[in-house]
Formats: sequence, C-alpha cells, structure tokens
Amino acid sequence: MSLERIDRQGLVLLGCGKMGSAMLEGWLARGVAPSSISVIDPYPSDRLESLAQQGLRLNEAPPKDPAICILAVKPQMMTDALPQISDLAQGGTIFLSIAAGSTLAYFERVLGDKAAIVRAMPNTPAAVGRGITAIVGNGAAGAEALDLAEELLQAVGQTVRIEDEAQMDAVTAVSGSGPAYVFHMIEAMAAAGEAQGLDPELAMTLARATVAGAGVLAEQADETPERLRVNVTSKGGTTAAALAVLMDDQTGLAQLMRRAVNAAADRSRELGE
Ligand SMILES: NC(=O)C1=CN([C@@H]2O[C@H](COP(=O)(O)OP(=O)(O)OC[C@H]3O[C@@H](n4cnc5c(N)ncnc54)[C@H](OP(=O)(O)O)[C@@H]3O)[C@@H](O)[C@H]2O)C=CC1
Ligand SMILES: O=C(O)[C@@H]1CCC=N1
Repeated sequence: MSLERIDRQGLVLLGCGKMGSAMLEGWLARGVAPSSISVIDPYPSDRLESLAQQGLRLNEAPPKDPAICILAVKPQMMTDALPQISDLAQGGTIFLSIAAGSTLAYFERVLGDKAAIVRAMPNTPAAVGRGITAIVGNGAAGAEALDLAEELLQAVGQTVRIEDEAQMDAVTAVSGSGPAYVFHMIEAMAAAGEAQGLDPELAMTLARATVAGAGVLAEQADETPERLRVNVTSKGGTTAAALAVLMDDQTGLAQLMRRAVNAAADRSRELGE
C-alpha cells in the first residue's frame, strides 16, 4: 500500500487553508500519523498548533526525501511559495498541485521536467470524505506517482483520471467550484421561501435538507437525475409550475449554469496564463 510510503518518508503540505485542511483531516482519519506530516503555512490554525503537539511538523524544514509534497496555496501565491520546497525536486518526491489554473508546464518550469508532477482538482466536500478529484500527471509522473496521488485523494472521496490536461479548466468549473453553486441554491431556495412568508430559520432548514436529501437520492438511486425529476413532477401540479420557469429555453437554469460554468472555466484559463 503506497500510504505506507507516506508513513516511511513523510508528506509535506504547502498551504493549509480551506482545501488543504479539508484534505489533512481526511488523511488523519485514514490513519496517516501526524508525525508523518509536515505543514508549511505562515499563519497556522489552532487545529494545526494542536496537531503539532501530537507530532505534526509545523513550519519546520521539510524532511529530506518526502514521498509527496502537496501544493495547496492560491495560484496567485504559488510563485512566492514554491522556493520553500523546490529543493525537494532534486530527490524522488512527487508533487501534487491542487491549484486552479496552474499548469503542469508552469510547475515543470520551476521544478524541472524530471520531477513527477500531478495536477489535481478536488472540492470542499472532501472535508466530509465526499469530495471528487480529477487528476492528470506530467510526463515524469509514472504509474507509481499517479497511484500514490490517487490513493491520498481517495482518502477524502472519489477520484477520476483525465488524459487531457486542457479539460482541467472545465473540471474546475463543474466540480471544483460546483459546491458553491449548490450552496448558493440553498441560499436562494431559503430566500424564496422567506419571500413566501416562511420564518427564515424554517426556510433554511427546509432548503438545506431538501438539497442534501436530493443529493443523496441522486447518488444512490438507480434512476437518472432526469427520471428522479420526473418522479417529483405531477401532471398539472406545483413542480410543473416551477419547472416551467426553471426550464425556460431563454432564461432557465440550464442557460444560467452554462454561463456560470463558462465564466469559471475562462477564469481558470486566465489563472494559468
Ligand atoms: N477552496 C476550494 O474549494 C478549492 C480550492 N482549490 C485550490 O486550493 C488552493 C488553496 O485554496 P484555499 O484552500 O481555498 O485557499 P486558502 O487561502 O484557504 O488556503 C491557502 C493557504 O496557503 C497559505 N499561504 C499563503 N502563502 C503561503 C506561503 N508562501 N507558503 C505557505 N502557505 C502559504 C495561506 O495562508 P494565509 O491565509 O495566511 O495567506 C492559506 O492558509 C488554491 O490553489 C485553490 O485554487 C482547489 C479546489 C477547491
Ligand atoms: O475559486 C477558486 O478559484 C477555487 C478553485 C475551485 C474552487 N475554489
């Protein structure tokens, strides 16, 4: 099992904000020992300070030849942050970037094209073990590098491999940013319920449970989302009235979502320039 390689050689996490800490919790829950983990982050959280008491190395020099180094700072901070770990490229360390937009070619320019580099796009449901991450490797990332990256990411949810790095911008726009669209839908449903006279707390309870329940049903049911939608929609009933608005050819959700995903993918491409 390659996670044993992490126990032996260690893991370095550069940047431990929202996404880095979500993954860190998954690895700890999967049994990676705090003493195998080195975190570099200028303003560590209380949780990191407490993990440091349990052996996690916090803002210390990284171990000599860690199995993997996860790059989890914002793309705009990457160039400033990389010098802290770039020496690791002299050894066999695998680099795993989760930064939106930052390309494999960019990392090769900084770390060299002999370094095994994996580009990944996770999402925040990783915090509850329900993320999905797409990965793609550079030419130097062989099966062992991809397997180790995948195993680490599977500790916090599902993984998919993609062949064409150019698809990463679309992946980012759908699943990387996607949780925010769903959270916004909860907010919008709750606000609409309030506008109908519901108490704000009740409206939020109804909206949150409905989206969560529908998500689980969409995942677990044998039927397609389309069939599940039809199952809710009684002929001449309330859902049909709502869907006539949401599925309008010109102003419906599909058109809006296409524009939103397009904007996110464009921004991902810009971040990579
Ligand atoms: N949030 C998300 O849903 C997702 C994010 N990503 C990607 O993950 C990466 C991190 O995003 P996110 O966690 O949201 O961002 P955060 O800002 O929450 O996390 C980045 C962390 O890096 C720290 N940091 C800043 N500069 C340095 C440095 N020089 N060395 C070490 N650490 C540094 C920041 O510290 P400080 O706050 O003090 O500046 C912060 O703790 C981004 O590249 C993003 O594209 C990918 C998928 C989903
Ligand atoms: O908003 C962002 O840029 C990051 C990448 C995907 C989710 N959050």
